[in-house]
Amino acid sequence: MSTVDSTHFDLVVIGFGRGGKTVAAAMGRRGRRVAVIERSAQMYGGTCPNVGCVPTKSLIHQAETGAGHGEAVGKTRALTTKLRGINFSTLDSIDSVTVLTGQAAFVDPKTVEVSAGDERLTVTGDTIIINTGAEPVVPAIPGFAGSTRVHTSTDLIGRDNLPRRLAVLGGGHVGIEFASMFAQFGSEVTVLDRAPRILGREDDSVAAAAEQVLADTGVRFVLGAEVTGLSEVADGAELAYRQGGEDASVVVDAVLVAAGRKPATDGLRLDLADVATTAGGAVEVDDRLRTSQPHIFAVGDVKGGPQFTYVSLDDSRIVADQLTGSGTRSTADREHIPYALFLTPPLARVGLIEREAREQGFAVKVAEKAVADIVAMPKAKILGETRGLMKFVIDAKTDRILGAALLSVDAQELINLVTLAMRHGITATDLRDGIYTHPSSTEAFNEVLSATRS
Ligand SMILES: Cc1cc2nc3c(=O)[nH]c(=O)nc-3n(C[C@H](O)[C@H](O)[C@H](O)COP(=O)(O)OP(=O)(O)OC[C@H]3O[C@@H](n4cnc5c(N)ncnc54)[C@H](O)[C@@H]3O)c2cc1C
Ligand SMILES: NC(=O)c1ccc[n+]([C@@H]2O[C@H](COP(=O)([O-])OP(=O)(O)OC[C@H]3O[C@@H](n4cnc5c(N)ncnc54)[C@H](O)[C@@H]3O)[C@@H](O)[C@H]2O)c1
Repeated sequence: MSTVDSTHFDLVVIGFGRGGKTVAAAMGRRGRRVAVIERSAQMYGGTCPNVGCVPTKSLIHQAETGAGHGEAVGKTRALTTKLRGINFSTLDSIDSVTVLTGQAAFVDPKTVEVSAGDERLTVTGDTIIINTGAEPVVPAIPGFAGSTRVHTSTDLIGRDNLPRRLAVLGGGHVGIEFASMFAQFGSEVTVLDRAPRILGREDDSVAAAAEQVLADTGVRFVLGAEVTGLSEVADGAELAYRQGGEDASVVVDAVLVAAGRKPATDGLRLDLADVATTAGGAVEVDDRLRTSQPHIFAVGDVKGGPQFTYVSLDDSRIVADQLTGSGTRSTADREHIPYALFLTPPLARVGLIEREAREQGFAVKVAEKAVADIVAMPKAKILGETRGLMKFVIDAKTDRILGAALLSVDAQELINLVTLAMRHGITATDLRDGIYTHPSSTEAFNEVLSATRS
């Protein structure tokens, strides 16, 4: 860290996440003085390349292609190390950008203290961006605190030993990806969720299909269950739960807590900056991502809402537009955010599910087909992965696509085409009659969209 006591910057970014680093680089390249504060040298680049999207998808790819767990962890570590270096040097190579490694805390609305060990540095900024991300929620369950068997996704990614028996607490995005991955590496996986089914945001039939895919891989589900405690027993740890009024338990070697992620604001002293937060603890922002202090913005997971890397990236476009553009971009013009969940095969989704569309009063048409039954998509058969289904929800009056769920090979790519169609009013008939390459997964649309029901 620099020995300068006090330094003034045009822009101070707190947290090296996707949105903040993008604005930092853009402003730095314009010659503005920028400081990016990151609390850990292991986190240059933020959650996604270090402990989020990239390592999980690397491990999943390794698991799918038959690599052993140890080999997969080694390859993944090499990849994240490389990406961390690229992220650091991308900012560090810009003359007017300074990366400060230390914990940031507001002193007042324009001043931030950076601390690393005994060292303290105070910086001031005309504009400040809060980009501190989110961190796992660990429920206060007896036996969890201090147990070496309880992990979050962050430490389980880097663990060298494959747990023989793994309990996953939470059947959401993190839980399902890890369950799928560890089952493929050979762990006995049990997913527990207090909800009556996994993937609470999805259509019943889609969630059931995803559950079946995982069950076929050996994952066991304990749903509608309240986990009540963890205790050491002779051959592992006993995770106790209550389900349907009955007490039961499962003995495991490790527990992954995947019960949601909350905005990371602890120790940031938002109170000293007079930055308001929501009831859920997120930094409150308007549709231009300004906080209650007009010179302080918040981007990414810390502001609440959907937690995806590409949302943080789009946040950076809104902030950059405020700082150097026309100031017209806002979250209000952000339509249809797709997402993909990387079980095997992946599940990708955009827009409304069938129930939501009907509740909102649309005259709904549904096009749905099991991947195994799609004759026009030999790609799935070539790859030997014919599990899953494709489902489109269509407005019968306008023929516009209201939503889609694709549990299929290549779904993470296909969903971007569907999203583009939705954004630009390309109809279901247009998508059905597209000329697509062969053999590809996209050509499934020729067939799936031909058979609709009301
Ligand atoms: C296991 C897992 C898998 C995921 N997979 C995907 C995926 O496949 N696709 C996808 O789009 N999203 C995925 N996500 C979500 C995605 O990683 C996040 O939405 C995204 O990284 C959020 O970025 P951000 O810009 O909010 O900040 P982050 O990237 O979270 O960066 C915040 C940074 O701020 C630092 N920081 C925090 N507090 C302070 C402080 N006080 N002082 C200094 N520094 C601080 C942190 O160390 C961190 O580096 C996944 C998340 C997890 C956990
Ligand atoms: N592929 C991707 O894009 C990807 C992958 C991983 C994570 N993410 C992001 O990270 C976010 C966080 O993921 P997550 O899986 O931690 O959260 P989540 O909100 O997706 O799922 C949490 C699950 O835990 C359950 N739960 C909560 N408390 C519980 C308790 N005490 N006992 C039993 N079950 C409990 C909930 O019912 C829910 O099903 C996601 O919402 C997503 O935005 C994205």
